[in-house]
Amino acid sequence: MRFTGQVPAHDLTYSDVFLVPSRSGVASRLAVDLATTDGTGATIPIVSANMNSVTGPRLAATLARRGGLGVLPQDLPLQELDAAIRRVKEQPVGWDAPIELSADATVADALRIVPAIAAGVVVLRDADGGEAGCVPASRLGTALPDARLGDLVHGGVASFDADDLDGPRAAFDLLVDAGVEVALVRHHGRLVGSVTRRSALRSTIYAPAVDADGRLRVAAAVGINGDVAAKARALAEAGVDVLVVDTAHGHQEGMLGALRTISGLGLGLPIVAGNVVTADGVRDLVEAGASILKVGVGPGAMCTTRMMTAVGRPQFSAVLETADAARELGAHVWADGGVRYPRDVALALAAGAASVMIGSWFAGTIEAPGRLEADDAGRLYKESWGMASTKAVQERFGRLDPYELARKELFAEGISSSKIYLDPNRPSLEDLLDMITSGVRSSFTYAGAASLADFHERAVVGFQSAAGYEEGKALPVSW
Ligand SMILES: NC(=O)C1=CN([C@@H]2O[C@H](COP(=O)(O)OP(=O)(O)OC[C@H]3O[C@@H](n4cnc5c(N)ncnc54)[C@H](OP(=O)(O)O)[C@@H]3O)[C@@H](O)[C@H]2O)C=CC1
Ligand SMILES: Nc1nc2c(ncn2[C@@H]2O[C@H](COP(=O)(O)O)[C@@H](O)[C@H]2O)c(=O)[nH]1
Ligand SMILES: [K+]
Repeated sequence: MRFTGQVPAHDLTYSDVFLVPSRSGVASRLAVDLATTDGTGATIPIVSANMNSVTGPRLAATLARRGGLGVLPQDLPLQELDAAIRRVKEQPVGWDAPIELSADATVADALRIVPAIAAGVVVLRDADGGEAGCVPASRLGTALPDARLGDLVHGGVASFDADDLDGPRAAFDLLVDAGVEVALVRHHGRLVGSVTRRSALRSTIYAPAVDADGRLRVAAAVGINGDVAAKARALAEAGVDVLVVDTAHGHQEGMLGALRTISGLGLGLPIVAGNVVTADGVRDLVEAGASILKVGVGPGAMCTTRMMTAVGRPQFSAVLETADAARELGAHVWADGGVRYPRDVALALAAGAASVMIGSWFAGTIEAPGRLEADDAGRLYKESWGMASTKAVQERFGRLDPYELARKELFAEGISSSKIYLDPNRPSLEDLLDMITSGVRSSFTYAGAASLADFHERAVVGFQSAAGYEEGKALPVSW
């Protein structure tokens, strides 16, 4: 990457900068390879944050199916983490995982999990776990809230045999020939997934992030306190693909000790550590065993650290400096926090990030762990909260005696409750991924880059005023 114009003396964030187009030989945006270079096996440079309101097994599996990596949060009890990792590993790779609910559940129950605007079907189960029919998600929008799902089953949903589907293009064509949007996929009669025209199309563009056994990849986080060796070993045994050692102030002795312990186990997994924002932090954490640094102090949407402590660093400069330092050591950087538009992802990558971590934006999706709520105007949202908020501290340390809990609560540095609205046009994680990756593919071609390594090399970055940033926004109504 190179700057154009006079480099300001102060640090910069994403809104302060823009990408300058340059001569390109990349003929198509679909010719761009978005695979990350960080050794995690992800085929798009997108990671979901280890936040309880963001990454659970459903979101992690959906993200990995499209090539990204979900990081399960360290706050889950070890047993739940183990189950979540195994759950991701069991998910279909080539097909969608349909929502499964009891036939006795009501429409209102279903609408807390899947909105009527979603594509796809809800598969119903009887009391013995047998299939009891299907209900298209769209049907939920026209039924009474207390209607029993089992009473909404009319006719069948199309069903294909996996052996007859010669790849996603063939699945797309079969759906068109059958005149349907969605079908179940069976193998030897057993339900193995579902497919929509949209998901078949996506499968022709994205490549899943899979492990050596062809199962979806997943990462999990550990903190720096407690028996980190036992926890890291347990996660590795459950099949985790990447370990993330995470604490607010990553450049501290406690982190270095935890990293030495974990890297000394020789688990053979990439180790991510953070958060840091300086070259010195990078060097110390790499020396202690990290191969990827998680970068960002204070940019997160749920984060109050900058206002509480004045500590942090504008994120574009933090990524730029740490990525340069990491490159010299053969390490990599994940840009963590503050991403609100596809442009922010492109700029983080231009600054040298190998991947970009997204939290709150993904909390407002169908696949995020929370239940769907509707506000007074009927707009759908999910609740989100910071991992250093009073709410998160109470959940994490609730088992401590009241005195210890009260001591921990003194140091809240996050928002305890916020509403993240679902975008009615992009309610699912995959819709957001389409938006982000299409924006970033286009950024690459404007820079004449066909791969992430090319983009790191070729990106040209300029500086803009607040008026320059404002000019770039679309205008939904006339002025
Ligand atoms: N990226 C960011 O800007 C931030 C992210 N977070 C996220 O919140 C979650 C909770 O992290 P965390 O608060 O570190 O909790 P952890 O449970 O990971 O504990 C952090 C440990 O570090 C000690 N510590 C020393 N100095 C600090 C400091 N300035 N801030 C925090 N801990 C410190 C704490 O001791 P003691 O409690 O006695 O001080 C404690 O032992 C993580 O997921 C983290 O990534 C939190 C804040 C900022
Ligand atoms: N200072 C705090 N930072 C937090 C908290 N919870 C999460 N985070 C950080 O934010 C990113 C995600 O950023 P987003 O803008 O995409 O939401 C996450 O990975 C953490 O590093 C918090 O309570 N306080
Ligand atoms: K913030």
